[in-house]
Amino acid sequence: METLPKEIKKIINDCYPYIKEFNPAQKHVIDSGYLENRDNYVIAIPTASGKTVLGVMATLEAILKGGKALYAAPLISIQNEKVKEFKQFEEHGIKVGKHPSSSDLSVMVFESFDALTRFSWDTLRDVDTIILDEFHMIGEYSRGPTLECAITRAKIINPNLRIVALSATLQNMDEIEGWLEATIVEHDYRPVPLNKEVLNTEMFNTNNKNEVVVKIVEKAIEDNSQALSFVSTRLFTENLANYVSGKIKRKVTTEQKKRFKKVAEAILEVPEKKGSRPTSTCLKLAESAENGTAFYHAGLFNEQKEIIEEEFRVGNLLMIAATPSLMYGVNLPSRSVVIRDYTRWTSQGSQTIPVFDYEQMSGRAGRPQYDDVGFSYLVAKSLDEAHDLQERYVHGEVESTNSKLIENKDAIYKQIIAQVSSNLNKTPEEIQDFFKMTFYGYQMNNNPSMALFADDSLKFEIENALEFLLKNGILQAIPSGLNATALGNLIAKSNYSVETAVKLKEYASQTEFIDTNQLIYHLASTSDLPLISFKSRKNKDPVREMMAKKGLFATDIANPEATTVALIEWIDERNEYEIENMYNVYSASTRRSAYEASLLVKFLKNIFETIGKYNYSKDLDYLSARLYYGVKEDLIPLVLGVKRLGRKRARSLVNTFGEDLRPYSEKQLKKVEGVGPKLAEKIKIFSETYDN
Ligand SMILES: Nc1ncnc2c1ncn2[C@@H]1O[C@H](COP(=O)(O)OP(=O)(O)OP(=O)(O)O)[C@@H](O)[C@H]1O
Repeated sequence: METLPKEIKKIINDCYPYIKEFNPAQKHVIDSGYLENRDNYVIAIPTASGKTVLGVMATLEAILKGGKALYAAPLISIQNEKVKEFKQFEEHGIKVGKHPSSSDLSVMVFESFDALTRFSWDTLRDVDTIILDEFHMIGEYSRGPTLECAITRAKIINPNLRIVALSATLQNMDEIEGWLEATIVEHDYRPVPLNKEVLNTEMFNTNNKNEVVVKIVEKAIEDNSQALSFVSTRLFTENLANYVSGKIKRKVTTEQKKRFKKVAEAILEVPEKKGSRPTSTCLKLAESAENGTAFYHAGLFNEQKEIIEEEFRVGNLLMIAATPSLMYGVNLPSRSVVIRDYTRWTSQGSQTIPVFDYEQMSGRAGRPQYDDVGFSYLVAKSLDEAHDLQERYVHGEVESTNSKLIENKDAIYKQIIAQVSSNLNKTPEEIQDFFKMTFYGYQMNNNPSMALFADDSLKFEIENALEFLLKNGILQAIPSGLNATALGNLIAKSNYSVETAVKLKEYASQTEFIDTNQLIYHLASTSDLPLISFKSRKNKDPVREMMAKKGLFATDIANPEATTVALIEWIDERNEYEIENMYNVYSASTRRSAYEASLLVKFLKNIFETIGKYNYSKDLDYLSARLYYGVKEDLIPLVLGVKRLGRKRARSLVNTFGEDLRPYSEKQLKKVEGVGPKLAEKIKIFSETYDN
């Protein structure tokens, strides 16, 4: 701490009082001159080893000299967490927020940073330093290209921008170093030493991996600690949580049972607050929670996921069984981590997980300030398998982090549109030059065996992409060079995939009449609508029958069809309890899917208008509102006109008094359950001003 500039030291001491001294990894970074020079940096130190505070100090260094700083994170949840953490800097006169134009330190997600590089150059030029959290996501198929191209554009628009990347340890750091022209600092310090083991079911006289998980949880109970178990599917998380719950219930003390019971009750309250009864998934989750275990996957209500995270943190859950999605964005360490499944389903079938994912899951083991050691376990069913896992994972090297910019076709389209619509590039040659400056371009040109093909293969990809974009009316070739059409500019301003935009444009071009059910099915076939999943492969007939009843031809009955039917029921005012039981789907994600569908309908309306079809706008506005509120058409004026009324009370009002509420007094309106004086007054004002 002593070597810190005193201003920074004061702020760190005030805002992080529990940080008495820097750990070896942090010292290693600081001693490298990190706060004295303005080099780009890549800081690769393990999870929970204090990267954030290192990033923070670089921002403070810039801000205290009168500059502005950005902190870019991969997820909204991390963005919110960091804003909350950094807000305390305001006591030192540092403005913290989400928008660089009004903050000294602004925290944003990668997509917002990308938008800054495309639409707000002056604001970007005011930024002195950017911190890129979870930088290793640059190798991710879906979001890596966005991050990579945003960095490339930022370096062009603001060449003096200092880039500090916070990353997990990567195998090909030299390539990152070359591309970013950065100083790489790596260190393997962890606040809590990690003990990586491979267990063999034969050691426990069983061939059931779940038995091994039970033993680990029983050990956790003895140590007064907890366990995180990672499995490959939602159903497995539920089965494992239930299995362990049943096996440990006799080992749970009365005092623990009381606390666990409260967690179960909180879980069941969530659907009730939403006007739905607990679904069978809620009941299953509550049953597990009563004995201290929970399952965690995307098919739960968000509020239930938050309850599980919070209760685990305070020790009111002994084990969470989760799909790997928990890895990203939820800071939930545990003394023990069990990776029961090391395979996952991909489009090419079942594949073993990358070593990188193993490291990310393992890295969760060991809670700073609590545990003196963390344990990560892989589970094998034979000695040979155990040996293989030891070699591949425990002693394995993480894979190279490679650009996915060219593999991800949609990313090429999106980036070419971005370059042309922001007037950064007007010709294929300029586009090619841009791509050469990306991480992809750097890797190709610096790989001796690839350099020979680099230019030609890039030229080929860009020409193919331009042909597609011109053919689909997204770009046009005019004498002054390539230009984005109205559709192209619309896509550039959205985060939707080009594939989705083209599908919706085709729909808009061919449609003469809006069939709501057909349109919802069309939305469910795009890659941008979060799907509602079947709970199991069996019992798909109700969905199949409903699709047929609505005149929707489906060759296969899978999650797009389940989503279509769930959303049709949702706008028919069914609730999650009914939808789950009627169609055997994880209906807790209905609201989120319906919300995203309502936004997609607005996007479709804009697409209609870019091709000159304005006479569908009203229908589409109505459908967007129906999806957003989950209502039939007759309720739209009321739910739109009275904020926070909600569909349940709106339906009760219309069922009680009819659509015209003008004749009724506030006293009469208050007779409807859930309508208090304030709401009755708002309803009265609305009814008198609304032109029935
Ligand atoms: N030197 C230190 N002494 C004590 N606590 C520290 C120290 N450095 C950081 N911490 C605290 O340890 C916790 C983990 O730090 P931080 O979140 O920065 O780690 P991280 O590397 O960013 O983790 P992740 O990779 O999950 O983002 C935070 O609460 C942080 O304030």
